[in-house]
Parts: sequence; C-alpha cells; structure tokens
Amino acid sequence: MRRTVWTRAQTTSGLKNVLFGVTPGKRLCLATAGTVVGGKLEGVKGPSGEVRRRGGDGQVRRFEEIPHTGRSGWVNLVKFWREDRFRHLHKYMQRTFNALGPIYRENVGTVSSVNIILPSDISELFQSEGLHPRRMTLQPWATHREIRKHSKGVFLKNGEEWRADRLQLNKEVMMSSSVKCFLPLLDEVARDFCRMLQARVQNEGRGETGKRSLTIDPSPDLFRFALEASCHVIYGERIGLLSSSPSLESQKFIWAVERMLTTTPPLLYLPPRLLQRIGAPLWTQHATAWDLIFSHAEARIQKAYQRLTSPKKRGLDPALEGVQYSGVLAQLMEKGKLSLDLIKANVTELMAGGVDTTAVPLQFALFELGRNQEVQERLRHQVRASWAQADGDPHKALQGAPLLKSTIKEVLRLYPVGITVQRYPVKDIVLQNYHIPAGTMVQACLYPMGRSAEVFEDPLSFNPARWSTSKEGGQPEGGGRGFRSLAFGFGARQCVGRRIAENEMQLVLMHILLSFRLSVPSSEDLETTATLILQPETPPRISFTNL
Ligand code: HEM
Repeated sequence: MRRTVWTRAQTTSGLKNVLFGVTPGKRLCLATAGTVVGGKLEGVKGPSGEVRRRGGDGQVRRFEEIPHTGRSGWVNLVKFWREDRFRHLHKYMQRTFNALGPIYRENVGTVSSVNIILPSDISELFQSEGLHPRRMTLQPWATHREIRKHSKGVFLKNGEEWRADRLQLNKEVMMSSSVKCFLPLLDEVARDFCRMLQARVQNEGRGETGKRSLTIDPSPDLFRFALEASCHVIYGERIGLLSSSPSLESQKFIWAVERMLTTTPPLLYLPPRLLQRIGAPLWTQHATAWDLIFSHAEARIQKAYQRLTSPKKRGLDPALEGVQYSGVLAQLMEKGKLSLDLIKANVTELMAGGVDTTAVPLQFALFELGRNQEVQERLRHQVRASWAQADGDPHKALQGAPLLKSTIKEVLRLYPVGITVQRYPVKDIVLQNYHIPAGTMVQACLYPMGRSAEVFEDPLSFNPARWSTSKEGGQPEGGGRGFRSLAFGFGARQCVGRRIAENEMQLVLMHILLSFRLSVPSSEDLETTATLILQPETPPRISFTNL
C-alpha cells in the first residue's frame, strides 16, 4: 500500500513541513514550491535529483510559494475535461497530496483554491471562518434562482440574510426538541421500508421459508426510501413510494435530483449566464432539472398550505387540537417568522439536499457491513439488546446503540458525500507555514483525509469502533484533535439536515439489521465517482437473508 508520511518540524501555525512520500521502490523528498506538470513533479532540483526546499529560514513563506498544480486555470480546465478528472476528483486530490504534500494551490478555470488535508490545519481554518461562514457558491444553482426569479435559501445565501434564515431552520431541524418530534415519522418510514423488503425476499427470494435470501441492487429502493422519509419529515405527507406502484411524479423527482447533481460540477468552472445565452445543452439540462425539483416542491407546499389553513387544522376541530406534529414546513408556517417565499426557498433546498445524500451512504453502509461480517454481528448484537429495552421508542433504541452512530461516521469517513468543505477565512492565517490572505478559498479535502495514514490508523479498514475510543477516530496524533469527522461540515454553517440524515440512516440500518443478515456476492473495493456527491460507479449488489 502506498503510504505518505508528513513529518512536522514545528508545531501548528508557523511549522515547517517536510514530506517523505514513500512508494514501493521509490522515495520522493520534497519540501515546498513543487508543481505537478503532466502528472510529474517539477520543482527546484538538488544535486542528487531530490527536490530542494526553499526559504528554510523559519520565516512564514509567501502565498505564491505554496506548491501548485500549474499556473494557468484555463490549461488546467482543459486537462480536467480531457482527462475526465471531474468524475475522479477525489482520487486526483489524493494523488496530488501524495505528490505535493499536505497543502497545495490549484487554479481551474475561474476558480482558485488552497487545498489542505490535516486536521490541525482544518482547525486553524475553522477558527477564522467568522460569524457568517461562507462556502464556495454553487454558481449554476444561484444563476438558476436569479433567472427564474426564485428566492434563495440558506444553501445559497451569505451574510446576515443567511444567518436570519438559518437560525429559524435550526430550531425546526437541529434542536433536540424538534428531533424528538420528527423521529417517529422517520421510524415509521424505516419500518415500512423493511416490511417492503421482507415481502420482496419472501416473494422473490430463494431458500426455505423463514430463511429466504435475495440478492439485489437496493439503490432504487433506497432512493425511494429517502424521498419518502424526506417528504414525511418536511411536508408531513406520505407519498406512497414504498407501495408496489410508486407515482411517476416521484420517479421524475428522483431523476431530476440526479441530473441536477451530475450537471453541476462541469458548470462550476464555466460562466452559466453565457451558457444560458447560447443555449448550451449542459445548461438547459441543469435548469430543466431544477425546474422539475421546484415544481415538485411547489405542489407539495400548496397541498400542505391547504391542509394547514383548513378549518380542522386551524383548531376549530377540538378533537385535533395540538395532537400531532405535522412536519417542518407546517412548523415554519405556524411560527410565521419567515415569509412564505423564504419558506418555499428553504424547503425546496431541504428536499433537493435530502435524498441522494442519505440514499448513497446507505448503499456504502450495506456494502461495508456485508463484507465485514464481524462488524455486522457486533452491531446487530448491540442493536438487538437496545431494541429489546426500548419498548418501541426509536429515540431510546438509538441512544442504547451508539455503535450505529459510529457506523455512519465510519461510512462517511471512507465515502464522504461531499469530497471537500470550503471556507474563506475572514483574516490572514498561516497554514503549513504559508501565509494565506483573508478571502482565499481554502478547501478541507475530506476524501483524502479519510484515507490518510497520517490521520487514521489503518485507514482502509472499516472499523466503526475506532470512533468510540477516547482518542476521537482512533487516530495517530497530529494536532487538531476533533477535526476528523467532518462529513457534515463544521461550525454554524454545518449541514442543516444533519440530524434528519443521521437519524434516518441509523433507524433504517437498525431495522434492516433486526430483520436480515447482509452479505455481498463480491467483496472487491467499490469504484467510486464524484458527481457533486461521491457515489459508487456501479451500485453494489447486496444479499438480504431472513434472520
Ligand atoms: C449523509 C447525509 C448528508 C451529508 C454528509 C451532508 C453534508 C453536507 C455538507 C458537508 C454541507 C456543507 C457544510 C459546511 O459548509 O460546513 C451541507 C450543507 C447543507 N445540507 Fe447537507 N448533508 C447531508 C444530508 C442533508 C439532508 C438530509 C439535508 C436536508 C434535509 C441537507 C441539507 C443541507 C443544506 C440546506 C445545507 C446548507 C446549509 C447552510 O449553508 O447553512 N443535507 N451538507
């Protein structure tokens, strides 16, 4: 296995970094100011051919000295297109860190970034994110809203506007009191999903009754589960996706989210307004996909609005008064702190962000549990004991099975939905002894970090228990403790759907483990591809055997 060791000469800020990239039979010694050209490393060569360090006087180095992948953003962009790097950006980043060390600069088209991998550097970045943290703007999404004259939600807003919306959303989806309210809704969908799976195993599986087994690609069912769960929590509505004949409208929504996600990365590096003006097919596909997502949300919101303003719900029917929690949308409408327009914008974003992001990690989770039987048994043991104690209460059941949460963390370490988290520091900072001016886009690169032996012990093994040790992540030391589990981002701007996602995934895994033994026909590593989210190139097949 290829292993790169970064030795730190000094501590956190103001430290010098020496890189010894060790590949079998090859040793690369590089300090700074290297550049990768045509896949090879270029730098200042010393007499023995090694790349010599510049500016080794302990002074903070200039921004321009950060190793980089080529000066011209346009040349890089052409390479990205030609070599299909967008789809393998995660692997490309991993290779580039191996070649250039724990920090490098990159220009692609109009976008420039500084990329980092070590928790200590990410911690430094986090401390300078300010009161209104900013991520890289997904310009194609923003342009779609502007052209169609839709309001933007938290995903696309910045500054005080972002904060005002975000504080309202946090109350409905992040606070533990609201989590307790929507947990039973998620649990209901997770149980229905398992019932549907049981019926399929019974009808289509092989083997004697009670011990039947079925091998399938579960991804279409997981997408339906995730959409059904999102609709239940957000709109308070069941849309019947787990029935035998799901509606065409919902299938179209799932298709549209997928199309919107796959068309985003190439559009990030091109000016969307120009593409719109010339009628470029890529832009048209992207905008049409968003239009479909918006019309799906609009129809659901109208329905919920009618329900909410009907005399029964308004409290004229005493039998219904204060009885039920009816979803995030209803809560936002009842509180009346956000305008209807802003509620629509934010709820549409929650829907667009809430389906693939959970359906895909669930595929990875089933695959990893299927090929790691011991881990699966240990987890099932804990889940069974907890479920037996919980008396049907999903909150208690999850509390009693912490290994479930660790399993999700471990899946997201190896397969982070978003391969980077970006921030623009509000003040100048020093990373790896390089000066980073305020306002620079810095990316914490989660995929390479999750697989780095510098950050995690035995990084390629699937071991949820590593998260329950006192050293978070069971990692070798390296500073920045804590900044290792970052799949949901960090700080005030972290994923607002985090609690929905974590609970939804844990609950469905819990019910699956209570009903089935999982195995995989092939335990070969999965090939992955990065659209806007990291996905398996081909969805894995999983065997479900009745317990
Ligand atoms: C495993 C599932 C998920 C992962 C790994 C994930 C990851 C992320 C990440 C990394 C960010 C950026 C955070 C940052 O900049 O620090 C984010 C933001 C966001 N996510 Fe998620 N997400 C997931 C599920 C969801 C779900 C289920 C929803 C909706 C119900 C959602 C809605 C959003 C929204 C609206 C934002 C923007 C928040 C803001 O800028 O204030 N996500 N997510």
